[in-house]
Amino acid sequence: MSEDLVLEDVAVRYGDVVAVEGVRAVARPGEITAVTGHSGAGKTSLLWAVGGLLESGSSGRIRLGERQIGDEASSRDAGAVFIPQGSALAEVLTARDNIAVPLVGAGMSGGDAGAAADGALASVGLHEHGGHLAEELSGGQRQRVAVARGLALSSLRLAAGSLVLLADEPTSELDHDTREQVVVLLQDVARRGGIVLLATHDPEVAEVAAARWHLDDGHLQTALP
Ligand SMILES: Nc1ncnc2c1ncn2[C@@H]1O[C@H](COP(=O)(O)OP(=O)(O)OP(=O)(O)O)[C@@H](O)[C@H]1O
Repeated sequence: MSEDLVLEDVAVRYGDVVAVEGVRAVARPGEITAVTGHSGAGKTSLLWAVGGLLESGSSGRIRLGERQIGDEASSRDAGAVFIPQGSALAEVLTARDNIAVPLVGAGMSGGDAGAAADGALASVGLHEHGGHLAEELSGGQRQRVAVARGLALSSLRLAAGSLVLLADEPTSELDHDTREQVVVLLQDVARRGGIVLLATHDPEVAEVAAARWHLDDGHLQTALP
């Protein structure tokens, strides 16, 4: 697991709107790369481009080592995992099932998925909330479930040999202590060999990253401290 994620002249357009343009950048396994910039700068669009989830697609080249990625199948096969902005939980499933169901979809047995879901919930301090429906949780608790889901899927992808974790504002609704806890968990994912792209508005969170991609109106500004 030592391949770099390389972006070459990546652009994202929504009709006439140019969200991202001319991005050339490298993210390394073992490191968190913070993706920063003002609201609307293109952070989510860039993460979605790497994950291959844009309906409109992206242009340019995105590769993991020599492997071209950037459409849904190739990015998934390369180990792309999302922690989406806004959590994106299934409201009528329990917290545990919001994690276990995608794990089963990724090939785990039901029993293993349930155990992994419980472990992931415990890691974000929600061990007592596994049986709660998503709709019964607070905003911060929902965000922690989404983080736990991303962490559980990340472990699966790391075991399979390749992970690109795309974490979009995963701490925006958390208090200081919980935010630190989540940052430590993301650092652990990186330490285990994953590539972690972490979009954030929070300077303290960005501070922990080994590298920074700072976007200004869709353009990458380099050489930020
Ligand atoms: N589906 C869409 N259709 C049209 N324009 C879009 C769409 N999604 C995003 N945009 C535009 O693309 C630009 C970049 O948006 P994006 O969500 O990537 O920014 P961001 O940096 O993640 O913002 P935020 O920090 O507010 O989440 C913005 O001008 C936005 O209005």
